Amino acid sequence: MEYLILAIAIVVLAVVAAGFFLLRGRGRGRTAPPPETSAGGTAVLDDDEVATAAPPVDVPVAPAAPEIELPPPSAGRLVRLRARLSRSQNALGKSLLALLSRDALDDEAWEEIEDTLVTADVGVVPARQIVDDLRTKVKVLGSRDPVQVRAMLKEELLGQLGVDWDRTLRTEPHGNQPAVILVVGVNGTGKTTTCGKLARVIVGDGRTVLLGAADTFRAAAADQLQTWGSRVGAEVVRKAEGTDPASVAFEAVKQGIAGAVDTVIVDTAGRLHTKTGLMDELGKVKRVIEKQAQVDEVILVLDATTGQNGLRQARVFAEVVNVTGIALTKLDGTAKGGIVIAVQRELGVPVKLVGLGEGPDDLAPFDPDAFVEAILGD
Ligand SMILES: Nc1nc2c(ncn2[C@@H]2O[C@H](COP(=O)(O)OP(=O)(O)OP(=O)(O)O)[C@@H](O)[C@H]2O)c(=O)[nH]1
Repeated sequence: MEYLILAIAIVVLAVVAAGFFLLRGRGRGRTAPPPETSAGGTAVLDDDEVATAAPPVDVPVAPAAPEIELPPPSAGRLVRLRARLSRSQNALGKSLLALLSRDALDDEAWEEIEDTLVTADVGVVPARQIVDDLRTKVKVLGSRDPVQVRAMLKEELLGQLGVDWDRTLRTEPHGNQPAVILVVGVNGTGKTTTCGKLARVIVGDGRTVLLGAADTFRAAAADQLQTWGSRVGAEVVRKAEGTDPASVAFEAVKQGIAGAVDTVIVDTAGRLHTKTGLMDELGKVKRVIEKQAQVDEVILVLDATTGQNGLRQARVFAEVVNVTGIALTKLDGTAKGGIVIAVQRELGVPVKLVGLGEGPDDLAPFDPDAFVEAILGD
C-alpha cells in the first residue's frame, strides 16, 4: 500500500513538472523576432516605425553643367561634306560633261554649254570666257574621250575658281592680342548661324573663342549666339536690345584681350533701312574695335540661293567695309554653284567658307579642288 501511494506521488510530480516546462517554452515563442535587414543591411521598418520615422528630406540637386562639345577640326570638313555638295551640284557637272562629249560640237552645242553655265549663276561674262577657253582646248585636244573631257573641264573650272587665292582664315592671335573677325551681311543670309558654326570650327582646331553679339537690333540674335557659345564653352558678350553695336564690339574685344582669348568673332546687324545708316554703323563698329586691336578678317555672309540679288547686296557691303573673305551659305540648297565664280569676280575677294546644311558642323573651309570634284562626280 505504501508503495502505491509513493508511485502516485511520483506520477503527480512528474505531470506538474512537465506542465511547467511546457508553459515556459510557449512564452518564449511569443518574444519579438529580431529585426530583418535588407540586402544592404538597412533595417526594414514596419508600419508603425514608418509612421514615426522622419519625413524624407529634399536634397537640392545642383543644375547639371552644360556639356561642352568638341567639334571636329576644320581640316577634311569639305571632304566629309562632299556628298552634300555632289547632291546639289552634280547636275551642273553632268550636263556640261554630256554636252562636251557630243560627237558634233557645233555652235548650237556651245550655246547650250554657255546657257548651262549662266543658269548655274556663273555670270554672263565668265560663262562666255569659259566657252571660249574650252573651244580652244577642244581644238588642241583633237579627239575627245570622256577622261580627257573631264580633265579639260576640271582644269578650266579650277582656273575660274582661282587656285592661287589665299583662302586662309586668320584666326590665330598675334602678339598678346586675339584675332578679330567681323562678320557682316544681310539678316537671313545665315550670319548669326555662321558666327556660331565658325566658333565651332575654331574650337575644333584647338583654340579659344569669344563671341560679341553686336547685332543689337534683335534680342533673339544674341540669344541664338549665346546658345552656340554655350555648346562649345565660348563666352558671349551681349548688351540690351538697341544698345550701340559699337559698344558691344568694343567690350567684346576688351574682354577677349583681358581673357587672353585666341579669336573674337563679332556678329553685326544687317537690317538697316538706308545704305548711309549701314555704312555709318559698320564703319563705327570697325573703328571702335581698331582702338584696341586690329580687325584680321571681315567676312561677308552671302546666301547662295539668292543669285544676282545676293551679288547686289555684296556690292553694298564691299563699299562699306573692306571685305577680306566670303562665307557662302546654303550651298546645299541650290544647284547654282556657279555663284562662287561670280561673287569672287564681282568682289575680288575669295570665298573662304561654305555652308552646306543646318547642322552645327556643316560649315567648311572652301577648297576649289574638292568643290570641282563634287561638281564633276566620279
Ligand atoms: N540649308 C542651310 N541652311 C542654313 C545654312 N546656313 C544657315 N542656314 C539657315 O538659315 C537660317 C537663317 O540663319 P540666321 O543665322 O538666323 O540668319 P542671320 O542672317 O544671322 O539672321 P539674324 O539672326 O536675324 O541676324 C537659319 O534657319 C539657318 O539654319 C546652310 O549652309 N544651309
